[in-house]
Amino acid sequence: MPAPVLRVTDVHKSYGRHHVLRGVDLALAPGCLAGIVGENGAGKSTLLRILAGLLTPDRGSVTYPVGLGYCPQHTVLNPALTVDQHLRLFQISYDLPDLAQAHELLDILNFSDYRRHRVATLSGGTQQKLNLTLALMHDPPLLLLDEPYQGFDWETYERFWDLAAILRDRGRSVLVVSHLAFDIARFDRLWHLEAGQLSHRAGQPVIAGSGTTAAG
Ligand SMILES: Nc1ncnc2c1ncn2[C@@H]1O[C@H](COP(=O)(O)OP(=O)(O)OP(=O)(O)O)[C@@H](O)[C@H]1O
Repeated sequence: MPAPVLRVTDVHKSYGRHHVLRGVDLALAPGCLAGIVGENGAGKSTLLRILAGLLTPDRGSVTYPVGLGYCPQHTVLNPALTVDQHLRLFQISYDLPDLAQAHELLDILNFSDYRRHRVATLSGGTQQKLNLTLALMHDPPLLLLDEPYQGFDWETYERFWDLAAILRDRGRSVLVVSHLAFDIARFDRLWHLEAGQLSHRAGQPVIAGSGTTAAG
């Protein structure tokens, strides 16, 4: 069995007296498409922010190799800049020789036509496509995606899953966090975050929280 690309051991996190994470353990193999589901407020974003290094746990450890991509739940984009300008900025910060991977993502997610559009003029779903592209364009070995298909129409939602499978088949590890998971068959591993801990789910539908479909 290959060494895990991500290992989480006994992670705890409180906000004041609110003990949100109560001993989270997780090991993610390379080339694995994994999901964490849990109800609103269960602590999914808190966990992902800890995994991405944006939040310090009160206790426990997180280890992963160099390079990860993190797609936050809420887009972090500059409304005054175009799609192309975002790509250029991130190309510089990731130190990429070219934008081949980014342009492939634009094609897969079907928003190449918006390259010269300013973010302020894009729909919420298209902004989310850009958010996702910025997290993936440097082709990291580990991807942490927080509700990545929020606001996607059905076709884009399907394209997202195609993309996730392509990345997994290329050996990337993809961890998707969601308050619902209809397509559990698409995950290699699925965990449920409840009462501050993860439990393994296998072979059964999990629909946590309310809502209709992931595509809205
Ligand atoms: N900065 C903060 N300060 C205080 N409480 C917080 C903070 N961030 C999150 N919380 C609380 O911690 C709990 C977990 O929040 P979190 O956003 O991690 O949940 P979630 O599972 O991602 O929820 P959702 O599905 O609604 O996005 C919630 O009760 C939330 O109100």
